Amino acid sequence: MTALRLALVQLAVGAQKTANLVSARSKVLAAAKAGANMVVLPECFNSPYGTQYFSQYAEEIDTASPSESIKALSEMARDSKVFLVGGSIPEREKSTGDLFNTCTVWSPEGELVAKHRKVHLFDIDFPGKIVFKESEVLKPGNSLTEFSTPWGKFGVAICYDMRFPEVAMIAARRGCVGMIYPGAFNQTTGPLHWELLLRARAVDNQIFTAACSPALDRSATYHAWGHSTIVDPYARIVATTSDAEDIVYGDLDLDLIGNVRQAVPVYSQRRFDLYPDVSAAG
Ligand SMILES: O=C(O)CCC(=O)C(=O)O
Repeated sequence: MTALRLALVQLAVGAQKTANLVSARSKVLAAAKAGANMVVLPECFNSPYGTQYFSQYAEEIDTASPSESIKALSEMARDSKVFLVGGSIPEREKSTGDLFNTCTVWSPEGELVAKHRKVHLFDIDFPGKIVFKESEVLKPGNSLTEFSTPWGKFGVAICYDMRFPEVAMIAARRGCVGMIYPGAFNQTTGPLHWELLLRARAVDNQIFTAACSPALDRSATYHAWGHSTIVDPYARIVATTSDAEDIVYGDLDLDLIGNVRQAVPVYSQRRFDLYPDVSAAG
């Protein structure tokens, strides 16, 4: 199997849902034309990011009767023939009316292959900087998520989920070759932790990691960090960008995983007699 070309679409997201979907589609098609096999959209790519917006922009995820964003995502994947990690959208659960921050993953045939509801909600309080409480509006998901591709399995999680090492550790020990995170860090925690967390998840687990952010919009209520980034299993940055709209490409050589695990064999040196193997859970 040849290297996987991964593309992260750092989309400029605005207040018009349809315009966001049209713009996302054109970028996904452009990435496919540039040879991408897998394309990632940002967290909350169809709406501005903020608890005040989730209910207004929320959609049910029902492939039998697809709503606007679900139809658009399926068609984007099918028409560009890529695996599409469809960022996230605010999801409304039909039976309960509960809202979730949800990532859908689509096959090159346009079929829904995975759905991840953000499991760790973004509730933080940085005095004088940023207060954000997703849990005022959203419910957390209750499962970890992975999907299969011809290049191997990938774990998927959303933004704040990146801070919880167990998520990537469990995915890696269950055989995933990479973790994909649609995310939208901000101007406070972005410079502090975004790159550090991506490189940490990569070095701990000797896998690829990638996070895809919206572009920075100074007129929006939430100022995204941007800097969509791909990291290799040695924890080196493969590709990154600044905060403007952009597409970040990386060619993932899957052999690097075996190479680094041979050079630094932590996989065979773990001491499960001293601490539990978290990948055995769940
Ligand atoms: O963890 C952070 O600092 C940012 C997280 C975030 O923005 C999110 O979960 O949407």
